Amino acid sequence: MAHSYKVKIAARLRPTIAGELNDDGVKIEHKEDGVSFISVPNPRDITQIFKFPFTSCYDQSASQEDIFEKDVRPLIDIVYSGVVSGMHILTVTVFAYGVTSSGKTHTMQGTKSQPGIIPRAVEALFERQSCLQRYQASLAVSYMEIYKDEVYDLLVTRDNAPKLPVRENDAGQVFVANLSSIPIESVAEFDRLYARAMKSRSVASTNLNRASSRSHAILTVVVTLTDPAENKTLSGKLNLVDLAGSENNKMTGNDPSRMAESAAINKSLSVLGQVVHALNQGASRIPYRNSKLTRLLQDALGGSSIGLLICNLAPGIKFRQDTLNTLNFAVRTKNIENKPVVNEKDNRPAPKPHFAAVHQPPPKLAPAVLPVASSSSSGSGIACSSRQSLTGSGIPISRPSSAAGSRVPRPSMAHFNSAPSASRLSQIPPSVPVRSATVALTDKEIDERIARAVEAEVARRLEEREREREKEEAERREREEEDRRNAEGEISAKEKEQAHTSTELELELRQRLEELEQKLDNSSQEIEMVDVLSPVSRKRTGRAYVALARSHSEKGNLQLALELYRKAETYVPDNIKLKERSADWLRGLPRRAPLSDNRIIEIEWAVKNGKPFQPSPKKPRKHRTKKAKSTTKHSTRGGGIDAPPPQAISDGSHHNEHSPKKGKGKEKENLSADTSNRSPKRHAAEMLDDDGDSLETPPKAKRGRVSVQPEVSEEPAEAWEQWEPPALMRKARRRPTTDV
Ligand SMILES: Nc1ncnc2c1ncn2[C@@H]1O[C@H](COP(=O)(O)OP(=O)(O)OP(=O)(O)O)[C@@H](O)[C@H]1O
Repeated sequence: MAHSYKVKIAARLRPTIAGELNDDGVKIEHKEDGVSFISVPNPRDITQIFKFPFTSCYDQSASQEDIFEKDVRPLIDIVYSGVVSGMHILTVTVFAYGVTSSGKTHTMQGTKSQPGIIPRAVEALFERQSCLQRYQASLAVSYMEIYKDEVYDLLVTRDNAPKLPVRENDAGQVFVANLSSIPIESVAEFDRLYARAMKSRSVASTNLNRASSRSHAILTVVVTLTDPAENKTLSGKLNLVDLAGSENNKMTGNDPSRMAESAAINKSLSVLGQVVHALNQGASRIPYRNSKLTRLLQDALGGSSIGLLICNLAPGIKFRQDTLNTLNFAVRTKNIENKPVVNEKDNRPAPKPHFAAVHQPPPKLAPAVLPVASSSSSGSGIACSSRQSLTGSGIPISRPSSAAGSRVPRPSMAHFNSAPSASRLSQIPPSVPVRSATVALTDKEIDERIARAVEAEVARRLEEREREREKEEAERREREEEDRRNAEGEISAKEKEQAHTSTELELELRQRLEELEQKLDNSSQEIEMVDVLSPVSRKRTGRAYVALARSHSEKGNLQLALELYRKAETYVPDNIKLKERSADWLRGLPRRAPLSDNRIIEIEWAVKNGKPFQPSPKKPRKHRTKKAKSTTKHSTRGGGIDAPPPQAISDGSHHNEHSPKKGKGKEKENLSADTSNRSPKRHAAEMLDDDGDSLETPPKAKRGRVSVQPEVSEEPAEAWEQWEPPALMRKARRRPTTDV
């Protein structure tokens, strides 16, 4: 069955000592319901009071006995009851915490007249021992101090005391190698031993404490019970810790030597705070390894130990902030549950150099082998040896890993029941890997390995990032290439489309030309056809021929163009451009230059004289409504049969060669000559477009009133002498028009 125990907190306010101002700012209050709390004014705002409730609060009047009887003796009972009842309680830890001069040493050690928790606890253990009947009990004591983060044995002569290494066996239990463990058989024996050890502890005078502890002191009493009937040995352990107090060097007036001690003290206490904080946060990594103090107290904080934290408080305004800090630490600590946790040791190599690497399948439980050489030399490995190492009395850690399958010797732990390890193991999440083999490594090697692993990881991540960057770059280039290809494809598609369109137009044009040419071959038939067409159809057909003629003339095919213009004239014989010159010529008017707007004349002249034809530039089109108003009044009415006209192709020219200011008399003359034989309706239809090029439908004009103004040309007269009116034109002119 898994047990979990919260760290119990007790607060103790010491009385004012000589030289201190009486300050009743910090108070202990007890409620009727049994709850008690400490109230502390905020040093920055004394009207603000902070209250800290704890189950055990002791004011200045509380005696050493009060504290021991209420909070410590029950733990002594647990040590024994746990062992006897098989509850597997291995360790009970009591530690005093507080600022320098707050009364920690007084509480733990006390004086001759006011003995503290340590002598009282040992006495209580002996008392309980005497009550045992079935078991043979033995007690052994070890006492060490952590001075500037180094461990020293306080039970050996100070001059000979070397620094002791902190180790961890394969079961994950932390111990101090070569730490002496001295059996005691009576309280008196302990007192002598303890009195001698106290003298070895590092103490110095500061401004705040005449005998200020410069180290953390841990006294451990191992209780071993042997059952002769069952040949079984059980053990329990009591750790009693007197911590050094945090120090403000300004207040303590420390010299450089004291300041170095103070720095070490403050650092280890800071790590202790970090461990408590990490435990409260449920962090996966608890920084136990960051100081020897936390490493050795690992089992008391988050381990399987039952813990009691006594917060020592000093009255007086100058300690106010430290008091608050201590109480805050206590509040955080009381939430810690002592139970197996996964801590940083699970992620780091644990074995030590003096342990041989052994590879063996995990399920097999191996017997203890290869005891630590140094431990052996000091007589460790046997629980009841007269001077055994504290390997066995070191604070066990609730390391789940390979406790059950450990092959690493635990010399001093041989008297411990293996069941607790199995019990703790059962509480470990299955995801926690169980180590099956160990490798001997020094701390330096471990650090190097970690550094190498970190470097490898950093390199791997950098490589990964670089690969991702290259991949993104390649994808970007691919996208750009695809966009470029798409853009080119679009352009090419447009070009193809345009080429296709122009080809289509060309084909269409050629087809139409062929049709027209075919019709041209049948011109004689068309002449008769003219007579049966309506005026509108005639004009449409005429326009189509004009467009075709223009197209050919522009290509230089003048002969064909000429024929087409003549054909056009057949359909629109009254067209000014087509007939004006011939009419002039017929009347014997002054001859004009061939470079006129009459294309038939111009082309005929060019063909006859073998000259190139240069068509006159097109004139800009005038606004139709203006034209209708100012120059021409049309009167038309569509009627008759609309013969399918040849599909004329507009060349875009819109000539209006009539000017209201020019040749008004001539216009009337022409009209009288050209329109005399035609009905007004047909005449209007023919006059819709004066040059026969426009395909637009002309606006309606008033019937019978047509006004056409021929242009006056400034062409030289000589050219006209060579000109002859086209035969077709003459023929068409002689032909009477008929409205259908
Ligand atoms: N409950 C108490 N009753 C009477 N005197 C006390 C009490 N607590 C502490 N004192 C006295 O206060 C002074 C400082 O106490 P102590 O040395 O125990 O403080 P500390 O917290 O251990 O200091 P440091 O951290 O510097 O070792 C001592 O002279 C001690 O006798």
